[in-house]
Amino acid sequence: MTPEADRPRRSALYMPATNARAIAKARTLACDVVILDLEDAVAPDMKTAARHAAADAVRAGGFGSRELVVRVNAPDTPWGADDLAMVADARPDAVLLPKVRAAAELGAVAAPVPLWVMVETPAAALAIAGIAAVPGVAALVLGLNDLAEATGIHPGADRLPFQPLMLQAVLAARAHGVAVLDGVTNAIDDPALFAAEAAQARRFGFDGKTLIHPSQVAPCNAAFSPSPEEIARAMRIVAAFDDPAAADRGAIRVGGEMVERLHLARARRTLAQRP
Ligand SMILES: CC(C)(COP(=O)(O)OP(=O)(O)OC[C@H]1O[C@@H](n2cnc3c(N)ncnc32)[C@H](O)[C@@H]1OP(=O)(O)O)[C@@H](O)C(=O)NCCC(=O)NCCSC(=O)C[C@H](O)C(=O)O
Ligand SMILES: [Mg+2]
Repeated sequence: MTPEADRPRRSALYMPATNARAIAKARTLACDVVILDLEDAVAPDMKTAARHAAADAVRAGGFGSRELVVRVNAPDTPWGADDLAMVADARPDAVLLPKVRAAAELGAVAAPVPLWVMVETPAAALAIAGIAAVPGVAALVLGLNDLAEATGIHPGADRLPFQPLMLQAVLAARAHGVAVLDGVTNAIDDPALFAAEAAQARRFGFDGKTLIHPSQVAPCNAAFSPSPEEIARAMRIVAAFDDPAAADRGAIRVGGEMVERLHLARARRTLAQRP
């Protein structure tokens, strides 16, 4: 069985828990993670219905190997406590907490499932390493819509103003052994922008990206899977170190580049991630 930390999390698709058709469709989509949203995708009048629908969906199952996550409302909202009680009862694979501001808030969240944390407030962005270090935290998820709103940032196509945070998020996640997912691309009908953002996130080292529409799943999985060239290079590295002549060598030449045993470990991971 794949260890928890090594689960593929290339594509994490949000949907409002009130949208039964979307939940039914999610059971057939190739996304690695399904996120049932009780928070910003659900209108205040629908919060209770959404909570019941999410509980029913978790209990009904049928999501196969997809990881099932519920995004609750923040604990300081009128719905947060009931949402967390539902999670404690229904037991999705993880709970995603929005609007977190500090690591200290997480200690008060008594969730019997792994905690995923939205990084979407300026305070959380500044406290990201401490948040990643909290026991029970299993993933960081960027919420760049909220962060843009809270800061006045205009991200632009290259997301330049967010790039320092993207790096900090990956460093914090790697330092503490948690997963890290990029934010969403709102422009559903702009596949070129989506591809550019997904490629950028992979280049920064993210495990995957959060999504809002089924049309984003396939390009996202492709962006976060090793390319044919990466697979071919990884095979060359593994073959070179398998050669008995390399048995007592730490560094060798492969295809015109210096390769060390640390590259061998990465090559093996690349081959393990082959689609
Ligand atoms: C964005 C949408 C409102 C667009 O809806 P619509 O135009 O109705 O979609 P389509 O007609 O293209 O849908 C075609 C079929 O696909 C299904 N569908 C649509 N979206 C999803 C989905 N997210 N998951 C699963 N299935 C989906 C439709 O049901 C149609 O199916 P069928 O009828 O059987 O053919 C809509 O896509 C949507 O609601 N998206 C998710 C919105 C959401 O969850 N937002 C919250 C998370 S984003 C966020 O908050 C980020 C963060 O916090 C931050 O701060 O940045
Ligand atoms: Mg948000």
